[in-house]
Amino acid sequence: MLLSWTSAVVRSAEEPLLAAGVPLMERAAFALHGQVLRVLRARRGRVRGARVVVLVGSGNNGGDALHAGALLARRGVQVTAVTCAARAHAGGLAAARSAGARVVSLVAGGGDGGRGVPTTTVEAAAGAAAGADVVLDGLLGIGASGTGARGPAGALVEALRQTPRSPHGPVVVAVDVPSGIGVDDGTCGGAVLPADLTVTFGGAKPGLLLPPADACAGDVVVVDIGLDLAAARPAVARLAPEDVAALWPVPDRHSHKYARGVLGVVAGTPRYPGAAVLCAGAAVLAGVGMVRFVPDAPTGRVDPGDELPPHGDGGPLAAAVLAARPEVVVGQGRVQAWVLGPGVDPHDHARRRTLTDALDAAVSDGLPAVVDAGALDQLPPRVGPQVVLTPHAGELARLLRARGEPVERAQVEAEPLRHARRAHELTGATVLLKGPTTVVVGAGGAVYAQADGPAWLATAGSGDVLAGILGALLAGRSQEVADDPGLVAALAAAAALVHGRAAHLANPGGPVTASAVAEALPATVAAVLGANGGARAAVAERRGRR
Ligand SMILES: NC(=O)C1=CN([C@@H]2O[C@H](COP(=O)(O)OP(=O)(O)OC[C@H]3O[C@@H](n4cnc5c(N)ncnc54)[C@H](OP(=O)(O)O)[C@@H]3O)[C@@H](O)[C@H]2O)[C@@H](O)CC1
Ligand SMILES: [K+]
Repeated sequence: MLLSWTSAVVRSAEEPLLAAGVPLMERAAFALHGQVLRVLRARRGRVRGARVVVLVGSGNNGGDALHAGALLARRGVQVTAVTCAARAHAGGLAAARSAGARVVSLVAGGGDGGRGVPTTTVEAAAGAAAGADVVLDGLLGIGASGTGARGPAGALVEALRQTPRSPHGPVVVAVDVPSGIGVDDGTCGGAVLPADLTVTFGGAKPGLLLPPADACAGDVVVVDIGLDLAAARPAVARLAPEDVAALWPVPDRHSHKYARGVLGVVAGTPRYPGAAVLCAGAAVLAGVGMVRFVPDAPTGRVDPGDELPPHGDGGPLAAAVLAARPEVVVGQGRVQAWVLGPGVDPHDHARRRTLTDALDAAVSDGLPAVVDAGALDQLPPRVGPQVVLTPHAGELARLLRARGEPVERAQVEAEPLRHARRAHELTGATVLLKGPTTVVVGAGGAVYAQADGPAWLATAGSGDVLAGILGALLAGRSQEVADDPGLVAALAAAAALVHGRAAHLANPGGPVTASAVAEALPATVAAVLGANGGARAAVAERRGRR
């Protein structure tokens, strides 16, 4: 699991160590220079003669970068440090100079208390950076205020962003965070310098995990500099496969289908059965004990004028689901969790009535439920965190507007965490906000940000598959959820991870269909359980033998 802590928490962990004289900056700079050496070796095969441009802001972030630049210069790297403010970290500047780095400034008399650092222009600095092997971004760290770099630093960032990127261009290594991101909230407005690699100190910061800023972080390497964050509350978490293995319901030899969880599904319409097929199918393939697919009552009824005739007991919709997944059971019955709403057209009155009845039953029974798409508009004013809303940005904006908040889709996309959190506060539900990085907000302030799927996963039916996976998980862990509703957010994040990984597995590096993602689920779950050394499955197996 990758955990992150806010700037304030990291600062308060630093304070006692700094007061005791622990050389945190030296530790950070040493690790940073090690990461740059690794990049240079991978890129050029050797270090000596490589060119590194160090961008230096006014604070300690620049100090880290300058000290790392000094260590690199001592290894034979040609280092140019560009200071971008009237002051720069004095110790770092002295170290860089004495190691042979060239220092220039964007600010006349700047960077060195007016001791005559040669000045340069934004264009010249951007040109030098474009020709370097590595750009080390030490402009802004956890001391940044607002989003976007301002002043000369901002001008340089804008110029660098306008330089066309090429495979031969520099590798950008961010010091602690990419400069300009909202360190604590993941916002990304204004001048932000995207990185290929972020080397972050003590623990990750929320903006490295949260969208949209996480897209600017590249690979994230966390360096241990000795901060004690164990007792501090993390702000945002990202699950890894081994965490999901620990959450996944694994049967033992005595498990039977009812004990493993029965999932009720209300999805799709007779005219558009795809969502029902995908959602119910994904739940089956994710390993739920049983899926009950609920048709409209009385069974087999279709709207007048519908050219599709009733088919069997459950009508054409159920027939389509059964044709794809004969394991599904059609009809009402006891369930441990629900998936409600994928592909349900609110203008289909019979389907809408079935949906509302099931939603009322789920809420009054206190059962875990996934409330998706067509069911989001039917949500009662307050529910418990065992109910998971799974909107995309547009649906979340609509849900908030229906509760009196004037919010547009673009605002949700700009600040996903803020709006998901607001929806959780207003409804009481756990909120899984779908996007390139999925954000989950749940009971007790739990926040997860999962970025597991390829961009190809943004395809029709993808959300129906996710709803089925999450439903399977909730049904399998229904009893634990009743005891600990805070578990729901972790399960939602786990479903997002499996969904994303299944898309990678379905067709590595290429387009995927939602059906292919669903078909990849059994192998994905097996691989995820294997990430725990198969330990949980083996324990369940042993338990079963006793
Ligand atoms: N303490 C230690 O030993 C350790 C520290 N560590 C390192 O220190 C970093 C934190 O350092 P920090 O606190 O000095 O803040 P930092 O982010 O470098 O600079 C902030 C300054 O920039 C300015 N500024 C603010 N916003 C701006 C904007 N939008 N656009 C433009 N300018 C802006 C503002 O200055 P002002 O404009 O007010 O003069 C402000 O003072 C941390 O991330 C880590 O890398 C680690 O090595 C561990 C050991
Ligand atoms: K930085």
